[in-house]
Amino acid sequence: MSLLLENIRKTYRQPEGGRLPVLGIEHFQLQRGEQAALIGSSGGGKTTLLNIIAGILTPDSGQVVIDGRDIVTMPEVVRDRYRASRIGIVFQTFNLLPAFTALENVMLGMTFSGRGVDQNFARELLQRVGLGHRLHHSPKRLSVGEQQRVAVARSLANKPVLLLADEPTANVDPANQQLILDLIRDSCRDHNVSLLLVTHSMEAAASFQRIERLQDFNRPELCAPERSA
Ligand SMILES: Nc1ncnc2c1ncn2[C@@H]1O[C@H](COP(=O)(O)OP(=O)(O)OP(=O)(O)O)[C@@H](O)[C@H]1O
Repeated sequence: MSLLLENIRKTYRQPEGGRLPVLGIEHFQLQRGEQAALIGSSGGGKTTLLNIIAGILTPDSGQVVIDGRDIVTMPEVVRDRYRASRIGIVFQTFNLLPAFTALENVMLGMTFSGRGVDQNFARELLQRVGLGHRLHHSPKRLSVGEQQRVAVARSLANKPVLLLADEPTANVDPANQQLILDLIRDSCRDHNVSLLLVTHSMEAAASFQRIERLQDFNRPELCAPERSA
């Protein structure tokens, strides 16, 4: 199994004091190679959930088991290293480093994985997303759709077991949206990577066999105040 969530609770501190309950998830799992679209109302906690799975945020309580290990109990430095070796992330805003070429951006995705930098694999990934002829272009010399394709290639550079995608097509023109989505899904399938993809687009979600509505399994009211950190 790539991902297992058990009894996740998350609240945020509010400016006027008190806590805002956002997540109360008893159980959620994703098998190796499985693909799921995550949809839900705005402000419902989707990004918070992805950040908790990525180990960028810690829950108030609960377990986040990635590839057999609970990341919540890991010291931060261990969690960062574990994330770098197990999880790929595609952001809505691409997050490419402007001073580096497409190839360098993908190779940077390998730097912290602990597996070393493999330039041939970086080239292969860029070829896979149709950018074999743009290896040495910096992000500003790439179209928006091309930039997101580089980001997709980079997200797979560390050979993750789990790919998290937060609205990956939100800033891409309609003509490129399906292309990006297909690239993400096909690449995950080819590399047996599990995929959890957040989207507002019902059209994008409709192509997934598994569609999860956050409100169906999230019960923030389970966040009793005494359980919150
Ligand atoms: N750092 C924070 N501090 C306090 N409240 C926060 C913080 N981050 C998010 N929230 C609140 O938590 C709730 C969930 O936010 P989150 O961004 O996870 O929702 P979302 O489902 O991703 O929303 P959207 O679909 O609009 O991007 C929102 O009500 C938001 O206002």
